[in-house]
Amino acid sequence: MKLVVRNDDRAVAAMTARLIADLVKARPDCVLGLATGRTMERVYGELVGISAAEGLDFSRCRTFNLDEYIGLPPGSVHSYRTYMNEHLFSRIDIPIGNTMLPDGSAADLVAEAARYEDAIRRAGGIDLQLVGIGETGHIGFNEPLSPFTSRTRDITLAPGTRRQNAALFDGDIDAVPQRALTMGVGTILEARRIVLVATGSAKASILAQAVEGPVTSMISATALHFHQDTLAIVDEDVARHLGHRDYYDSIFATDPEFAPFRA
Ligand SMILES: N[C@@H]1[C@@H](O)[C@H](O)[C@@H](COP(=O)(O)O)O[C@@H]1O
Repeated sequence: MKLVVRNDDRAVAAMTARLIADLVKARPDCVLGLATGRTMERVYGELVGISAAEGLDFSRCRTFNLDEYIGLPPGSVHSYRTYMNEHLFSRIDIPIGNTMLPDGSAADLVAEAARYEDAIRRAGGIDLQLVGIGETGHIGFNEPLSPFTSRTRDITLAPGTRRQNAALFDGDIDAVPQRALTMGVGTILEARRIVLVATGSAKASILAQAVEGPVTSMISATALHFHQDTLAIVDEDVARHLGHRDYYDSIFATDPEFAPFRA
């Protein structure tokens, strides 16, 4: 893992969006793994801005989202499909048929999970997977106890996750579904590159455990230590409990990959 600390959530979003934009320019047929949540809203806002300013061509790009709630009515404003359409897909020139999310309304969730895994495989795998981190340490919706070898499957959400995500359901925790379909930890680890984005003081403790604590399936994000190419981009607020800050600053100051961001 590499970790860089930027000043604030805006700088984190700008750097993340720039990495995605550069990938799309270099490989217009790339496969992107996408995530949802408030952190990603800023990332997609920046990406939409770059796309408009630089004329990014997403027409051959394909995307796979990490997860989707189970049991929401089709077209629900709370679904991750609606979130993605609103924040990104309707604002760039990607054909909607190239954008994939697991179908949380499928009658047969086991078959749907297998179909999703197969679609990722047939696309040639994911080039860059964005992940956020939940307050339970989840990536995707891989709650504590998720095996590191897990694949796309249905899962029960932790009460803390439902509380955290209630803000997106007008504050009504009872409206947050109990279950979701999510890529597994093992699915995520097969992406060629993973970019973890975390901001805000509320996640400072879980980020420190995820990055510097022992590897454990009680905190799914610690599985990222088994991946060859994970970059964590975080802001000052979320970085406050990290113990090796001077080293992370050295990474940013010296790694050639970050030269364009040092100017
Ligand atoms: N399933 C998503 C996660 O993939 C995301 O990382 C998390 C963080 O959300 P936020 O950015 O709103 O803190 O939200 C949801 O739980």
